[in-house]
Amino acid sequence: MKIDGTPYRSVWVDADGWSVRILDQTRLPWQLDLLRLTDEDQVAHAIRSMQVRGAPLIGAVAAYGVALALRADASTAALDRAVAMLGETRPTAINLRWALERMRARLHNLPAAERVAAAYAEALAIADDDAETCRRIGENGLPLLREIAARKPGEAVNVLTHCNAGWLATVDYGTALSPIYQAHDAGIPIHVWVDETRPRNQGAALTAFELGKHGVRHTVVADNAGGHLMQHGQVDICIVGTDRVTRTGDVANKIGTYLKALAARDNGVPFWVALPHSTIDWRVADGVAEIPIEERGAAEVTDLTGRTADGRIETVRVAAEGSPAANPAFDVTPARLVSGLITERGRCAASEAGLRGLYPEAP
Ligand SMILES: CSC[C@H]1O[C@H](OP(=O)(O)O)[C@H](O)[C@@H]1O
Repeated sequence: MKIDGTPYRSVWVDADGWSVRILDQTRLPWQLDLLRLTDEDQVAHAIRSMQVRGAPLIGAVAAYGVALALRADASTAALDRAVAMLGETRPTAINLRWALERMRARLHNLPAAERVAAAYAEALAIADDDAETCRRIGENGLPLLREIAARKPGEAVNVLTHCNAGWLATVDYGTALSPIYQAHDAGIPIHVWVDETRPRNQGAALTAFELGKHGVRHTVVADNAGGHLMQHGQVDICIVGTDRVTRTGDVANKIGTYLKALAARDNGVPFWVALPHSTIDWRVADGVAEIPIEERGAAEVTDLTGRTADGRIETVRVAAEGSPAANPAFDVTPARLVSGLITERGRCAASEAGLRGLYPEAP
């Protein structure tokens, strides 16, 4: 997508032909820092520290991390080490495992001399697949917004979203935001309620940044405002992204998503989840029982990073000194609270039958 007229993806190979470029998302929206990653350890740090984040994006960046590792050592042991190390950076998003398993399958049986070129080609294929997949998610979600617009001519369609599931969470276009961009570009009046998304504020910092750069009307709200907005008829539809969907349609996503789904159900607001094929975990049925929930550091809750009036990026403590904090980074919304899933292959019910109808080849 574009930033001030310049097209970007969220990950790409540098002009030197081998190092990897990312936008440092811990500095957005205040600074546009293009980081250059030169080995797998820097890639691992970028994922752990959330310089890059978002389920599809961390998978794509980890794939390039394997390519960087093989540049230094193309042995099978080095390949296995890189896959294992990168796979441990974050536990919830299944796209990380999907991408690394795809890289291992492509490279393991190749002669070492062929592995580096093949690794870069496969990482690019993963990135290109994600971009095209996300574009199609937009096409398949667009009718939902058109239908609402047709019921309220001349008024904006009010969409509530949680966290950042835009192009900054993917290689390009986004998942939950992809239908919103396509609706906006088609001239459908759109307004987005942007959950700030504590504690890392991906909504206030990243979703608001993206929507603003694309000219989409939006309002940042406290996470706890969503239920009130729904009670007062100010939300026509919720669309969120996800880090892992089970084969039965349970949805792991940023902490707070489950509460939004409960409020949506209580107020008769459709609650849709947008996802690419790489986010489906066919091996898991019960999301609440089986999806590992990342526990991140307490400082993300007790401290807050922002820009001072004179332009400095600072971190301050907002919690009482000495108070401990817990920081589960995701929760699981049971399929029964999900109106439907928007994928690159179409829309379906949040159920095993729905998913297998779109992915009949699934294991
Ligand atoms: C399109 S996946 C975006 C998904 O990833 C985010 O988590 P994080 O920012 O911690 O990587 C969040 O759950 C988004 O919905």
